[in-house]
Amino acid sequence: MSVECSRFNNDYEPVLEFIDMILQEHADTLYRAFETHKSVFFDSSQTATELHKIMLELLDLKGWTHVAMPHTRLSQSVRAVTWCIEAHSMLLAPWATVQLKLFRYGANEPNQFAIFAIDDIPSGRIIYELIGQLSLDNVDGEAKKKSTQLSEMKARDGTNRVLYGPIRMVNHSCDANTVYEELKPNCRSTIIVRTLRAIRREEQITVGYGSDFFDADDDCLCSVCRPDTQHGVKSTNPSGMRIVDAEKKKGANKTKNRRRRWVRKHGKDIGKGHSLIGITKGVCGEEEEEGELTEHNI
Ligand SMILES: C[S@@+](CC[C@H](N)C(=O)[O-])C[C@H]1O[C@@H](n2cnc3c(N)ncnc32)[C@H](O)[C@@H]1O
Repeated sequence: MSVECSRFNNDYEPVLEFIDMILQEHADTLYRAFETHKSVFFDSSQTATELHKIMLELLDLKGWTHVAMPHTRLSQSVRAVTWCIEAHSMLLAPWATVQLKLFRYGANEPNQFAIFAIDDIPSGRIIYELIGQLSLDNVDGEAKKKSTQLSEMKARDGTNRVLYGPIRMVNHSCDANTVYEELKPNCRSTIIVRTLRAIRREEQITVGYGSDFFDADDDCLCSVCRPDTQHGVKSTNPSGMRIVDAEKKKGANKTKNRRRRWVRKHGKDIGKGHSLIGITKGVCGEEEEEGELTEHNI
C-alpha cells in the first residue's frame, strides 16, 4: 500500500475541542497567516523539508507551539495537534465550503478524520480548501526522519512523495463525489479535488483512492461496500441527515456562526478561492503520461 496515514487512534475529541477553541480565539490571526503564506502552499517547487519548515513557521507565527504544550497533560500528542492545525489552517478560510470533522464509520470502528461540506457545493466545482502538495524529493530521506505526520503517495516514477495538506483527510468511497485533479495541467505536484456531482451541506467529501487500495486486511467501509455503516448525510436522502452526533452538530453550528460573523465583518468577497490558481508556479509542465489520478499514482 503506497499511502501511509498518520492515525491518531486515541483521544481525537479533546484535540478537536481544543482546536475549535483555538480557532475561535484566533480566527483572524490564523486567517491573516494563511493569507501571508498562501503563495507558499501554491508553489509546487518546495522540497519535503522546506514544506515541513514552512508548516512549523506557520505554527510559530501564532505561538501555537506554546499553546499546544499544556495540552499534553491531556495525553495529547503535540504532533497530532500540529497536524490538525496544519489542516485547519487551509480549511478555516471564511470562504471555506468544507470542514474537518471527527468521524467514525460505526460503533466498533476507530475515530478518524473526514471532510464534510458545510455548504451545498455545485457539480464540477474545484474545492480549493482541500489542496494537497507532493514534495519534489522522495520521502525516504531527511524529511521522513524529521516528521511523523507525513502521508505518502507514489509518484509516477515509483518513488514515495510526501503529501501535505487537507486533501490527505478526504476518505475513499467506491461512489466518490469528487475526483483528484492537478491544479495545473500536467503538473502532479499540486492536487485538488473537483466535485463530480452536486454535494449537499453535511455530506461527506469522498474521493476514489484506486481499486487496489483496500484489501482483505483493510476493508473499505464506504456506503457502497458497507451500507450499514455511517457516512454523513446522503445526497439522495435529505431526511437521512447524519453527522457524527448531536454534540458534533452543535460544534458545526458554532463554526458556521463564526464563519458568518467573519464574513459580515470582512466582506464576503474577500479570499474567494478562484483567484488562488494564478499563484501556482514551479517546476511543473513536463508532459506526463495521461492517466487517472489515484492515491497510488499521483
Ligand atoms: C488518506 S487517509 C484519510 C483520512 C483518515 N480518515 C484519517 O483520519 O487520517 C486514508 C485512511 O483513512 C481510512 N479510510 C479512508 N476511506 C476509508 C474507507 N472507505 N473505508 C475504511 N477506511 C477508510 C483508512 O484507514 C485509510 O488508510
